[in-house]
Amino acid sequence: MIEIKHITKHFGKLKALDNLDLKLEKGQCIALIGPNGCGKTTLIKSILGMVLPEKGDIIFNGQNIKHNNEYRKHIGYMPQIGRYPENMTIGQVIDMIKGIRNSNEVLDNDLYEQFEIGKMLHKKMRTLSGGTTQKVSATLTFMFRPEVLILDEPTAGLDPVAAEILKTKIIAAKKAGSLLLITSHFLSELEGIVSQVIFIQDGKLMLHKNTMELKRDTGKDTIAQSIVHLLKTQTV
Ligand SMILES: Nc1ncnc2c1ncn2[C@@H]1O[C@H](COP(=O)(O)OP(=O)(O)OP(=O)(O)O)[C@@H](O)[C@H]1O
Repeated sequence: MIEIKHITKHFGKLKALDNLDLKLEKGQCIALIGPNGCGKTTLIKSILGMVLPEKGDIIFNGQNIKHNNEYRKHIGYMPQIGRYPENMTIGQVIDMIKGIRNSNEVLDNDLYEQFEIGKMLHKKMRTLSGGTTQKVSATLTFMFRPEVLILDEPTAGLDPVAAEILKTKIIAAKKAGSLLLITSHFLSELEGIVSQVIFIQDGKLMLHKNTMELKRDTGKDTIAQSIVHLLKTQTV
């Protein structure tokens, strides 16, 4: 579904992505992990077309994304910190994005209902807590039933009930055949959700494995234990 072919991206002298090669298949929920500054956001932004790698290609459903914006309508992106026009209300933001998307699909209002967004439509974006802004972002990300969902630290800032609602939604989207790419520094949060793990270090791909395989190969019970084991034994 998404093929990343040998992409390299520099910021000045710094190599943020180093000849990265990846295949991301539909129906998979993939954890994108690695230390701070390893290149996760740069990779996500490259897929979204917000960062242009100087070498390599990204192929989305068989089409090179270079000089092509159309593919983006198939992606839902939940940023780490959602930025919205501060004087608009939640209701106005949702209506604006519905207008821009202009989708004929029946909207997915699951999160809208479960997060009780309808009760907060009059609230201005600038007055919202971090967690409520995350709820609005998550609602908008899933609303248009995208084939690909890219979620950057999706549960950060959410209360435990909201985090569980979102996790259940992520699992349902994967079962329905979407491709999900999730970054998180809280590996325990990914347990039971993700089917594959990608580990990046210094812009290089160190590991891309099925979760079951990863646990079997390391002899560990959890993703977190497996990654720590690999780092300690320097096999990553
Ligand atoms: N626009 C930019 N200009 C200059 N350097 C940048 C820019 N964006 C990212 N970088 C650098 O590229 C490297 C990779 O950054 P990136 O944001 O992709 O890391 P990350 O893995 O998402 O980190 P974190 O886990 O802290 O969110 C870092 O060293 C960062 O400082």
